[in-house]
Amino acid sequence: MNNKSIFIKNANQMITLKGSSSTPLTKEKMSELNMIENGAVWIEGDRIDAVGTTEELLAKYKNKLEEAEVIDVTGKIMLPGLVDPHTHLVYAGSREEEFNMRLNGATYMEIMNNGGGIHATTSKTRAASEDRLIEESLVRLDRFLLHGVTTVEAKSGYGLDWETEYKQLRAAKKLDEMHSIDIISTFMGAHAVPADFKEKPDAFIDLIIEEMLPKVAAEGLADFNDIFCERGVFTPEQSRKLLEAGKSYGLIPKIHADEIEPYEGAELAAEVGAISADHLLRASENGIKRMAEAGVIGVLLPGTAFFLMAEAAKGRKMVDQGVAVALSTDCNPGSSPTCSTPFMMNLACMNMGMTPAEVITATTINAAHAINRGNEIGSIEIGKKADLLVLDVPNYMQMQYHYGMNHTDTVIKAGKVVVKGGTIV
Ligand SMILES: N=CN[C@@H](CCC(=O)O)C(=O)O
Ligand SMILES: [Zn+2]
Repeated sequence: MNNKSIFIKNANQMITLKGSSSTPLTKEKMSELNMIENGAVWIEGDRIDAVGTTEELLAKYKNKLEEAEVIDVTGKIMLPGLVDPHTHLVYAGSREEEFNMRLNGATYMEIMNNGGGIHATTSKTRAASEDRLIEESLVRLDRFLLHGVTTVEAKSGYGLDWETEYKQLRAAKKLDEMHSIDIISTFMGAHAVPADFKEKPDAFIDLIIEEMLPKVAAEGLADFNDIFCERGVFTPEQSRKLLEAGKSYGLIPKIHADEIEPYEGAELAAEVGAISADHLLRASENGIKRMAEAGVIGVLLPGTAFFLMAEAAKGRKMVDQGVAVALSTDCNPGSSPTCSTPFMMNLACMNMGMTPAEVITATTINAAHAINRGNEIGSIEIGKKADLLVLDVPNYMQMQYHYGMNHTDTVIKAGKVVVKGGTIV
């Protein structure tokens, strides 16, 4: 806990996203940033104590100013710390040779079906010690932090056996304690069919349901239960069975849906009441409609489409049809080896037709809702966790206009300055 109060003043634009804590933003509401010019925030401990113009807060706290740490952000903008709601943070090794193979014409699924892809990272993750996994993941967490990210979701799924899934989930818990970024865990035992179950994927689903889910729930290792629902991986029937079983253990469904082919993943997400359906590059019209009706958040991963050289998800259409859209890196060693959430915002503008205002909503409050944390983070409001990002641009549109650059100046995490002048302190 920080003893000294923090006063951040003179933000050219302070994007608060006020009033969005209870439900994610949809349609034109995704553009309502609730911005304050010459904005200021007062922080006590790990919480936001007051939000307003610099003049208002100077008047309110005039008797406390002398003891406070004052941060002047003149010429810069301030927004909530970014939230990344879909990552495969904890893994070992890298797969640059597969990138080279894809550049030479191989497809992502061909590589996976020949024992590479997720299987290659599974072998490396099984062989790595827990300490090694933590060491490699800490590097990625630092990179996220330097890009202004203050919360990440992290999936297991490179074990495909209990021993390794457990190792990944334990590592995620330790990383949450060791690093300033908050980590929210998802169990993804059904990320691929392991080699020894190739001929009997149903038996693998049963193994997860009977032996893994009870342990995940008993130890409180994850909030969410995810599956890769894709032709050649798990079917919609298998996905339904697993996600329904997870619900009986209190695990909220998430789903990797319609990434490579249309496979009714978006429809299934609506049916099982998933908090989010992710990827959605090939989601059907009906699937998008059903998601909007059921309030399933669409977590779009424009970096994955970019890196797989595939057509991006229809972000513009989803927003217009009432899906609450969030954005994420998908940080993983195969289809999206990046920790730059801001670059995802650039890509969403350029390849999905989303606007600079919408992509801010999609990486703050809607991303927070996609991990069930809308009441705690994702907007600058009194009582919320003091997770704040200061960017060295004079207005929020320049964040997208000067694309592919890291504009992070200062990051405050839970009331502590953790990045200053673009460097971790
Ligand atoms: N598509 C499935 N899973 C990951 C990729 C994992 C990997 O290739 O290692 C994704 O979300 O893109
Ligand atoms: Zn993923």
